[in-house]
Amino acid sequence: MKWMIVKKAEELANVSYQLLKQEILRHPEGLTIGLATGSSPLGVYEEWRKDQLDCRHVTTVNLDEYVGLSPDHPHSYHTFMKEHLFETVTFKESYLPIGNTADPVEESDRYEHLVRTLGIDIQLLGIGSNGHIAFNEPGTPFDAKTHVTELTESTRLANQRFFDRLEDVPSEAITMGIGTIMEAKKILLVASSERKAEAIRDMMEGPATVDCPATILQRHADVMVVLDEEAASLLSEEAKRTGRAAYTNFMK
Ligand SMILES: N[C@@H]1[C@@H](O)[C@H](O)[C@@H](COP(=O)(O)O)O[C@@H]1O
Repeated sequence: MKWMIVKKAEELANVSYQLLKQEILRHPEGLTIGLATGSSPLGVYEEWRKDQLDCRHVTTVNLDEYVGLSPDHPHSYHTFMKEHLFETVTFKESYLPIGNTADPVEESDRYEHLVRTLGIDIQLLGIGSNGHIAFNEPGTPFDAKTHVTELTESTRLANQRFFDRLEDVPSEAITMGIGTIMEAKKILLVASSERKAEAIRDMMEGPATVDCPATILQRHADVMVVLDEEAASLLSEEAKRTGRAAYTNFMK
């Protein structure tokens, strides 16, 4: 696992977008990028919208979608992606799981097959404060494929800010599994704020355990973590020095 520590939100967004852009430019023949929702990638998407990079050779696949919400529902991840990226940047094709399907299990299998067929070149990830990645909550087996998952109370509470009321936050989601995510050739995880500090410490310095799903990333060969100082605040002093130096080197 490699990591960089930045001071400000703009730096986090800029360096993360630059890493994605490098990948896009490195694959003029076409590539597949895995995308994430939540507040963590918002700055990255803002940079992407401003850059006006030609992305017509880029296919995107998102990590997850709420069960029961139609693609045009105002709080669906389809709508989130449209508003923050797809309306401005033109991609070859973009996919998310369909949330309002009659058979979410069948939809999970279909999506798993789609993702495996495309193959993800680089996956953008956020992290939940309980260490979840996509919607793989603590306890999810490390080899899980795309599946229907019940959301924990803490995740529903954390995501309430995107909805009007807690009752409106769906209780289930279709999510790429940890095993699906681990198939990505590269992973870029972004985290900011004190809210993420414990999960980040566990992910980087704790043992690999299903109690903190992100710890599986220790076993992936090509992971870059971009953190702000608050998210990095519980790391060892040595890890902090290494992360700050890595950012300084990247900017040279
Ligand atoms: N399914 C998403 C995750 O993909 C995201 O990483 C997490 C953290 O969200 P935020 O970035 O808003 O803190 O929230 C949701 O649960």
